[in-house]
Amino acid sequence: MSSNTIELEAIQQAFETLRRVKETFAARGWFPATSGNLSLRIKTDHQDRNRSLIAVTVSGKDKSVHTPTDFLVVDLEGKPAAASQLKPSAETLIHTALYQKVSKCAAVFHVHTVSNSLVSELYKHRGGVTFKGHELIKAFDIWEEGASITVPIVENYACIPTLAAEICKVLDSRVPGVLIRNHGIYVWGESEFAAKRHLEAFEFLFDYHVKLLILSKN
Ligand SMILES: CSCCC(=O)C(=O)COP(=O)(O)O
Ligand SMILES: [Zn+2]
Repeated sequence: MSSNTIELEAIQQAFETLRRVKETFAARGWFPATSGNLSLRIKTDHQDRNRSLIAVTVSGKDKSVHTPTDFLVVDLEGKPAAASQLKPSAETLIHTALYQKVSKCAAVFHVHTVSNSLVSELYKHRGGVTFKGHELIKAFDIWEEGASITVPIVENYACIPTLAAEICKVLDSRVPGVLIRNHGIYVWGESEFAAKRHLEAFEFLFDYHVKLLILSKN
């Protein structure tokens, strides 16, 4: 098999994986009003990380609808790998920054939810939100009893290169996610499976926290 065929197959596989993730998250209402974006590192035959290709969602689409043009391939600079009419996510540079900064990063997912936005607004002044003693912290591969994690929160800069740089400044190797104030969360993992598990754990913790705050006011 030629390396072109192998690469094409890897691209098709990445698009199919992203399609499944997109469908799952859309069913949960995690892509309101065309928000959110997803990407996956494409497994190619060359091992040079600097030559990586990334499959990413097309910008501005209704992510609850499937079309033949939902994804495209970009390089690590966020430029389409082949001439295309399709526009990569407006936030592609956040994805590419994470692939370059986070060791073994293979998938990056971004969603806007009411809970992640509320938590980001409530705790931005502290620079992060801390969770302690939750069973689901184990989803981040942290197994100590009574463990705590702090999810960093950055300001929602309109300039995407600035936003990407701010995210990179607050990365914590134990915590695979960063909140953006009144915007959403970026989450990553060494596989699509791990990134999804991380995102589900973060969203569980945010929902729990918001509900606890409401209940304790009554
Ligand atoms: C109405 S969503 C505003 C842009 C955004 O935050 C987002 O996540 C979606 O942008 P994309 O270009 O990836 O569709
Ligand atoms: Zn967004």
